[in-house]
Amino acid sequence: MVTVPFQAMLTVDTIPESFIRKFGSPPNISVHGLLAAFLTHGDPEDLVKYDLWKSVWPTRKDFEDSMPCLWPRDLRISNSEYDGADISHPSRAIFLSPSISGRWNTLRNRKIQQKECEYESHHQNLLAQQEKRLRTAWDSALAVFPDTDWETFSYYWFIVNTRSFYYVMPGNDPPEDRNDALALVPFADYFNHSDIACDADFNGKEYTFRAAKSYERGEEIFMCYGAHPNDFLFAEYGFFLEENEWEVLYLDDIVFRILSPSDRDELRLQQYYGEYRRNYQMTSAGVCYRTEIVACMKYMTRKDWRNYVLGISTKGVNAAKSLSIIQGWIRAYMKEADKTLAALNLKQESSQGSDEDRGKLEMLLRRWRQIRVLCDEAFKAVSC
Ligand SMILES: C[S@@+](CC[C@H](N)C(=O)[O-])C[C@H]1O[C@@H](n2cnc3c(N)ncnc32)[C@H](O)[C@@H]1O
Repeated sequence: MVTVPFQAMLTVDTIPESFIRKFGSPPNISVHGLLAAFLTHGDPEDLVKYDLWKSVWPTRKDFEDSMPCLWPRDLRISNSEYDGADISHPSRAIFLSPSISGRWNTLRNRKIQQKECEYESHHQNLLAQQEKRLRTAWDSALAVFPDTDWETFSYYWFIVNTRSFYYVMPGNDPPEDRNDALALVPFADYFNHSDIACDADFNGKEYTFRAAKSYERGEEIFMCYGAHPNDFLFAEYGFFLEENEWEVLYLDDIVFRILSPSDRDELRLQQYYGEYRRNYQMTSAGVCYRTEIVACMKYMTRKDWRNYVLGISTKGVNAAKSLSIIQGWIRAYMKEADKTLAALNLKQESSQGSDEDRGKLEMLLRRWRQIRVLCDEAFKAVSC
């Protein structure tokens, strides 16, 4: 569909070296931060070639409307270290979903509320992770350009966040942090996202995008930004899909409530404790195998459980007991959805919600209704 030459791309390899050197050697700033800093402080002569492309970018107001990170504080309470909201206050409802906020309305006062992030969770605690990336980049930019304007820098930071592509020069190792493997690709960033996989490839000379199906004239052509669940799309791109092949909710916080320290050690030993991208998942088709394994742990002897996970014996496995535990976990998520939906409805009806907030509340309501439906479907799926 589209081929974009390397020279037109905005990458660490196309930014003038003199600019990058300002940040030290090696540069003391993330690639994401560097691209945002270049767009903020780069030489106008170097940036002029991007003017036509930039003129159709979203405005900062667009980001303020859609990106939870830029929402008013009461709508974006989270476990971010930069939040500082007093969540013990009785009227403090948490409106963002747990995968984004890392917080729950119905699990309040539980120890897990301050969840120890003991493993990398690519799809949980999203706002805290995003805010940390942004603030760290901001600090790095300020160290070199003390007069940096927050509104401008954060605008370009979100431009990079929502419009960049995976970028590693062929032959080079991918960077340690996947957030550093990115570049801006003019024109290709006009594609909206769909959950249908597509073919995108950078060969060192050009970035090529191929359609995964035939399109009719006038039909919108989509790209797939990745196998992202709706909470990830919401937090990172400011939208989510009605139907999403990759939709998933995480039961980690709920499951952890009933795990003793020795249970956790055992799970770690058997490699069923969290882990990158895998965690304890719930989809409309039910719960993942890892969640089922943890459920068994709650009623089996340690010896039987070990033999079961090692594939030696199924002694002690009781389908009815497992089902009841799993149903309890799904019910806990339903309760969270019901409580948050009630709080959102109340906020929407009350005068607290300004016109500015109305669209954001609508978005949150839509997301929580989706979550409630997914819980119902998962409950049905595990019960039949
Ligand atoms: C790379 S841009 C895609 C093109 C975009 N319409 C533009 O030129 O600004 C990513 C942004 O487009 C919007 N977007 C992408 N896919 C979408 C979709 N399926 N539904 C709604 N908005 C979408 C979101 O605002 C997202 O942050």
